[in-house]
Amino acid sequence: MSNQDVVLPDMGIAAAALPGPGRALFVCRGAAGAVSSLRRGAYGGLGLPGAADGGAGGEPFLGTRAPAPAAVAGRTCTSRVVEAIRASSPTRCPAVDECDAWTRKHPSALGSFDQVAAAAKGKRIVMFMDYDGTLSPIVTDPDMAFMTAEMREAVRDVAKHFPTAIVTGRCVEKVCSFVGLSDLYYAGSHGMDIKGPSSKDDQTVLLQPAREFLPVIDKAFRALEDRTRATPGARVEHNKFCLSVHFRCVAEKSWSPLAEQVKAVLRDFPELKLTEGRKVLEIRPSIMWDKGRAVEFLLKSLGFDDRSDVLPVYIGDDRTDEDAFKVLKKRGQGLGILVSKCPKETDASYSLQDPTEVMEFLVRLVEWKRLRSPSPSARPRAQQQK
Ligand SMILES: O=P(O)(O)OC[C@H]1O[C@H](O[C@H]2O[C@H](CO)[C@@H](O)[C@H](O)[C@H]2O)[C@H](O)[C@@H](O)[C@@H]1O
Repeated sequence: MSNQDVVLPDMGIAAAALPGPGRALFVCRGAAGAVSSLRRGAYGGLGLPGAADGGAGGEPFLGTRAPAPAAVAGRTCTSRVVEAIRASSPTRCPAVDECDAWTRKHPSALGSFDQVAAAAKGKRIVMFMDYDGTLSPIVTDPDMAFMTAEMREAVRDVAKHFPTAIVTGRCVEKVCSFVGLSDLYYAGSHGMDIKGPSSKDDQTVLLQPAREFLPVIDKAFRALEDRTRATPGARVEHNKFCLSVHFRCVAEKSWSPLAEQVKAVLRDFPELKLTEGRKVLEIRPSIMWDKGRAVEFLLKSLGFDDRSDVLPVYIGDDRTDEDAFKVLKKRGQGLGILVSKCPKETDASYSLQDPTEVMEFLVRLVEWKRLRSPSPSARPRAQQQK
């Protein structure tokens, strides 16, 4: 992997090359500077901070249960939030012809593997993968969202061949314990905690653009716990720089009151904003940073920015992954793959149905890579001498 030192002065961050292929170490030395730059929009300038649905969210998902934009416009913000949560985990798919039309627009990355391979030919693939719903199936208890041993093997193999990052809403420590692979990059808390491989037990911190928000996040966590305690099934998860309020085990009739409670707490924290995910509300710092920014940051730190021979591949299932799909689309470089059984509005170009298909795709990608670059000992002698 090619590698180069990068300095991002706007972010108050210096980077120095680590020994080993493709490892760039970013040392956090000015989170406050980084945050003010992000507020000014110095690092790209997408969207405005502070909006209740800033960053991910906002776009209705397709399907029979998703509301039409016009219908949404007149409703209260709470209804919109609840509709978005519901639509992000549709229970029924639309009619077959609607599904077919969607699949033609977002073909299966497995069924169209030859196309994927053609796009990757002569290029350096960089892999980005979301965790929940992508590498692990969605389950009711967030602490039990384990990935299978086979998936772990597939991810391990992928990381042997391509620079690989897990980009997740979870905190890095939690996702590391689930994935159990140290030789990867991890962008936790929706990209607000980026860590790289390390020879020691701990991953190396590369970037934490929201460090100054830690006390306020802790305070909001306590307030949300207090406020939602009385709602059966509600659960607040602390993801270090972000919080998740889980709706999955809450009776649907209580979703609106619960969303109201969350919004009421957030009124005391104007420096935080809300986004929606799969039966979850995410609370995060109002800075212009998301999974898309994390992908850009990692590509840059790995020395892959402004290079036409690089193919970033991002696989994700949730609304927050749309920020990353958008970045790839805007760059005109890379493949976004949405994991979904049902049609959803997306900026991804391909689709996969579920984590099992994700695993098949990863295995296939590694096989393809192995066939294209056999080990020196497997090559014919004449070729070895070249
Ligand atoms: O970015 P991700 O890796 O997809 O993380 C997003 C959220 O994922 C988790 O919640 C989701 O998965 C849970 C376990 O399967 C499920 O119970 C929940 O309903 C889903 O929303 C995680 O618990 C959240 O903290 C993450 O923000």
